[in-house]
Amino acid sequence: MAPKRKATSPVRPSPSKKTKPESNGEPKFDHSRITEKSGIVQRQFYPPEMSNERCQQYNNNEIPRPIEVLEKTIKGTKVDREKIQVGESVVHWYKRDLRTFDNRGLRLASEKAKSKNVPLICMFIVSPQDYEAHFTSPARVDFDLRTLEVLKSDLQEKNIPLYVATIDKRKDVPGHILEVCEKWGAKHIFCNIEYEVDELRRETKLMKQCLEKGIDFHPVHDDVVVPPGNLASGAGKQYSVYSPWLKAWIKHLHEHPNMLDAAEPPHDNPDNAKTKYKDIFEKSIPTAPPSKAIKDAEYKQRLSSIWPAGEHEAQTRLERFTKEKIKNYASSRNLPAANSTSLISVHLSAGTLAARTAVRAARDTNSSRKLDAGSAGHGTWISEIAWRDFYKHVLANWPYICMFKPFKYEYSDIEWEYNDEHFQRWCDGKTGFPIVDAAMRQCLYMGYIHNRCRMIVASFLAKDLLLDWRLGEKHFMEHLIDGDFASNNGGWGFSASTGVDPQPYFRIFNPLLQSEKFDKDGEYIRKWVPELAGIEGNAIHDPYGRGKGKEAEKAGYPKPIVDHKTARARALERYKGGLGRSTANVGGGVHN
Ligand SMILES: Cc1cc2nc3c(=O)[nH]c(=O)nc-3n(C[C@H](O)[C@H](O)[C@H](O)COP(=O)(O)OP(=O)(O)OC[C@H]3O[C@@H](n4cnc5c(N)ncnc54)[C@H](O)[C@@H]3O)c2cc1C
Repeated sequence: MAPKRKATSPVRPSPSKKTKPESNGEPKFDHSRITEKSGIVQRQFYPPEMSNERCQQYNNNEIPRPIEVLEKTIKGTKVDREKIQVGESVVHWYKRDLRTFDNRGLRLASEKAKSKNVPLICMFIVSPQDYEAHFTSPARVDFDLRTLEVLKSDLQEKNIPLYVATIDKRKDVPGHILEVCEKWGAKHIFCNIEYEVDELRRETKLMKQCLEKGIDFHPVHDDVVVPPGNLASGAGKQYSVYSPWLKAWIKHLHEHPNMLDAAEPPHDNPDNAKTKYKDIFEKSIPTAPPSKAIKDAEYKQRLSSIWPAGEHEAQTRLERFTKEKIKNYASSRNLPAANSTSLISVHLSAGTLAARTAVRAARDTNSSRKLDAGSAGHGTWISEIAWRDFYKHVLANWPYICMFKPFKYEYSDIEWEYNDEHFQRWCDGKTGFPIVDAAMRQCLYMGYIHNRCRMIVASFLAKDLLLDWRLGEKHFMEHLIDGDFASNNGGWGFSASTGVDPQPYFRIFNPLLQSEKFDKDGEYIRKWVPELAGIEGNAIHDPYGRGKGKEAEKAGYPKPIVDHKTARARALERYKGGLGRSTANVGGGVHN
């Protein structure tokens, strides 16, 4: 077992205060050593973990948020950009919006091209370093590349070429975009906005670089149903609590029903596009970069069959769900064995489906046009899609969550365990807690975990094992096919009590009670933990306690790695202690 590394006071000092002692005379602990060593902060791409003081500056509006900088640049350059005449072609840069239907940026690009009867060219950049910096899972890269095949063929039917290039260094991506657009004589580039910090900053820079070259770079809101910044609390600030935010979200959509209207697919290109861009049409979709390639052929095959790619599959899943399952969603969504959820998260995450399309489909199959009326199933499902929007709004307003800091940054002071063996056992699904192990094995097998079980395993990691929740957040991104920074960070923050609108820290899931309540008959456990398949009755939830352990031991199932009661007491003490040490205010934003 690796030696434990304990963070005694993990606030990273700002450079000027590096050696300033704490009041008890001990030097401040350099937290960045641990976050770097455990791979939480990747120094290849990022500076050390941000200080609490700097987070506070964001909250005091002393540093502009990247979304504000981008929006200011969009506004400030509008007049000059509007003067730019359409060139020989118009470009849509695909990112996490891999579809032709209901895609705002794509439709605007298509209309611009149609206005002067010039061709639309679509583009996607495979950026291995972006995948590495964002911990994108090989499963997801594989899904995106399979989707690009579908997209290429759909666009081809409309005579629209899809240019796909692998650019090894992320810093070279903007330069490459400029280079090819100049080659194609394009004066307009459209794209949909991503709300992560790296992307917002890149787009701001690119907008200025484009303008210097006489090109109008045009990012638009599309990924969320309601763009961030549209919903302010009574105090005029971003909500940090979901329920009042949801009310405001629903009200906004009722007042602006056109926000749910679909964007039409792109127009067909003129006939000559086929010959003019023959080289692009003939180029094949690249393979995954070596750092993200799936080496296990069986796993790759399995992912293709569980998660068929592309927007047609997304539409089929959505239709099937809204026809057959949504009615019972409210009562069954928490039961992992019930197969009662939509399984569309990968499509929303990769953009093969717009969140808007999903909400519209639910509204149009409900007995009421109101998003919070009609069947409970419809309303509940819409409110789950809304969680996705909520977390993106949070990301835009509190950008430091993207910089390895918890929303409640004062929780950086919790003294986590860094126990490598425990972390590995959690990753492998060998903790001796059947419901936890079932979920972690589901993750490894299919790149997906049911939502209830995501909460159970996240709580288990942060509270029972008292491991730094960011290790779990990273593991999820590296393995989930639906990995999405905002939702993943939000889910982890909720479970570890360090995030926006979280579980209070003293609410600690008891894995046994969760198991009994949500997997009553042990069906989910038996499916994913075959060693326990033969265990009958409610011993399935606790084979070494109730089941006396003989059978489990014979089958090679491990004993529990911690005692829940003891672990709970330790977690309570450490959370309290962490908060006691903190000098920052509790909460980063407005708590409504
Ligand atoms: C620790 C943790 C990590 C998570 N990581 C991710 C992630 O990386 N990517 C991701 O898409 N979701 C994440 N979620 C949210 C949720 O677990 C998944 O979206 C859901 O399980 C996907 O299954 P589904 O498509 O069948 O969902 P359904 O129950 O059918 O819900 C429909 C859609 O609503 C959205 N949604 C549902 N629940 C949530 C939620 N709690 N937060 C945000 N959006 C939600 C998703 O887009 C989902 O596809 C995480 C949750 C937790 C607790």
